[in-house]
Amino acid sequence: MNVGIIGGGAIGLLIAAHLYEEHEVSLYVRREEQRDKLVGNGICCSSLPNNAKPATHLFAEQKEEHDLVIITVKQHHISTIIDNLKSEAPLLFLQNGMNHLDRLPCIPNPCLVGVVEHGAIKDNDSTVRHKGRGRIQLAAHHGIHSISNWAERLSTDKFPFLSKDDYYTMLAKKLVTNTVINPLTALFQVKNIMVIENPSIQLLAKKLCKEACQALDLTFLEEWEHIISVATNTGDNQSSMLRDIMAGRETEVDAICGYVARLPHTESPHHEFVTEAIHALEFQYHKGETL
Ligand SMILES: NC(=O)C1=CN([C@@H]2O[C@H](COP(=O)(O)OP(=O)(O)OC[C@H]3O[C@@H](n4cnc5c(N)ncnc54)[C@H](OP(=O)(O)O)[C@@H]3O)[C@@H](O)[C@H]2O)C=CC1
Ligand SMILES: CC(C)(CO)C(=O)C(=O)O
Repeated sequence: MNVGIIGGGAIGLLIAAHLYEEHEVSLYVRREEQRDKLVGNGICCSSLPNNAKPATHLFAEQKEEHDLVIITVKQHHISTIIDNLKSEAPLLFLQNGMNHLDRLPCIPNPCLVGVVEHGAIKDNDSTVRHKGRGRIQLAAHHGIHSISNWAERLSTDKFPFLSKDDYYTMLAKKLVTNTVINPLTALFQVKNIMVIENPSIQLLAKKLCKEACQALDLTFLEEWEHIISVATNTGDNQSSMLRDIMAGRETEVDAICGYVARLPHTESPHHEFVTEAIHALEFQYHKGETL
């Protein structure tokens, strides 16, 4: 397949390197400096023996002929991508959070959404550390006839894709985990395991989990058990929200806890609180004004 990948961050580099093993891959980045580095070095991915050398271009110079375009930018950059997209190919969105769902119905291209179970950290513009292996779950949003066929075409033994029937439940289940672990680890500046090991953080975690399950129509006990297993398996890691705060970057909190807080027919005061609390930290760290 001919696959376009937009965004040369942790997930974009990881997927570009793995798909390059079996497909023709074009990677689109936004900075000339990163483009030049990737054209020179290729992608060094810790889970692959050799550097991958996909064609790399600026997003502003995108080509139109792809069988699939995978969008790996963060939630707050989705609108720029959608507004400037040239390709008519099917699009696969791989964001955490659910704000992007509001934009998808207006897109004429067939659309898929996905959940990334891998963990990845970008060490520099051409190097990605593959921290936790998993799968990429895929589901059809609109205009897609056979989701299992897409999963089959993209899968390799080392890098599997899994098809799901119901995109909303797939994204909602991932959202609950992120609405609990991400803001609490960022607010208290602790590793993931503390969400269950620190009794007071655990109490807050259960409150966030209950509210999110009510708002998203999921079962509390099932999701809480899942959160315990994710916090245990990724215990020594810093969540992406904690890493964004420490680096003075904008977080995806509006698409995660903010999404839950905005859902109609239910009150989510704890999600409202953590959304604003994370914005307060973004403000302080962005200005470098911490104690
Ligand atoms: N990392 C992980 O382990 C996981 C991440 N996810 C989700 O995947 C998504 C991506 O995350 P991640 O890769 O970590 O994020 P990163 O911040 O590492 O990467 C995002 C990339 O998008 C690029 N970008 C932004 N705007 C544009 C544009 N207009 N044109 C081209 N490129 C652009 C950024 O470029 P620049 O460098 O120039 O800013 C950056 O390289 C997020 O929604 C995240 O929640 C999900 C599961 C795991
Ligand atoms: C599951 C979790 C919390 C793992 O760190 C994650 O997805 C993130 O950090 O964004």
